[in-house]
Amino acid sequence: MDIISRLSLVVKDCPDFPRKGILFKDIMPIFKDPDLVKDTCQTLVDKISEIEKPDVIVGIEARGFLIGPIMAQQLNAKFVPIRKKGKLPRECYSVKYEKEYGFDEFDMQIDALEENDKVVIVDDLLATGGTLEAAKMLCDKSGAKVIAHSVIFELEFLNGRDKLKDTPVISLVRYN
Ligand SMILES: O=P(O)(O)OC[C@H]1O[C@H](OP(=O)(O)OP(=O)(O)O)[C@H](O)[C@@H]1O
Ligand SMILES: Nc1ncnc2[nH]cnc12
Repeated sequence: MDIISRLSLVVKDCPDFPRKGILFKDIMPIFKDPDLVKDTCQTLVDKISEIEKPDVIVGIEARGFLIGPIMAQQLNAKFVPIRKKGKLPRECYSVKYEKEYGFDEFDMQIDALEENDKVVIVDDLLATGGTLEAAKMLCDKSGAKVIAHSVIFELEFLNGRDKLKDTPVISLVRYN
């Protein structure tokens, strides 16, 4: 079975979570299948490699942390975290943003990236694009170059790509 079908089979739709009117995609069952985790990361890594080899994978809390470090290992790249406000010690760049079901704020340490680092931003899912747009803003503040965004799932009907139009977006399973 191909990777898209294998992923589609395990993801669970959760209506009205975390708020009424949101159809939440629960991706956690992926992580009960080690082969599926490995193959998902390898498929994303292969697509990234077709663009350019990155120096750094920037992973977004929380679910970007589940695949980002694995992908960084597969690419022999560094891993850098973006965390929710107040979780990282030392001086940080910060950005407020809006996502599908609320507002939030991100931090990234100011010495995490170097100028001209080639970066791929990794998360589990693209919805409205507010999260990835904010993550790119933090990378831009460091002078790094974001060469792609990489997600497993994309909710195409929310048009998140419109916010990310200058940067390629890699996604495997698209819902419309
Ligand atoms: O495209 P957007 O509309 O911005 O939404 C996408 C983001 O929403 C979810 O994270 P969430 O903020 O729920 O964080 P969590 O994983 O820490 O719970 C998801 O993991 C993405 O990071
Ligand atoms: N509908 C959704 N399901 C899972 N994660 C999300 N992040 C933003 N929207 C989401």
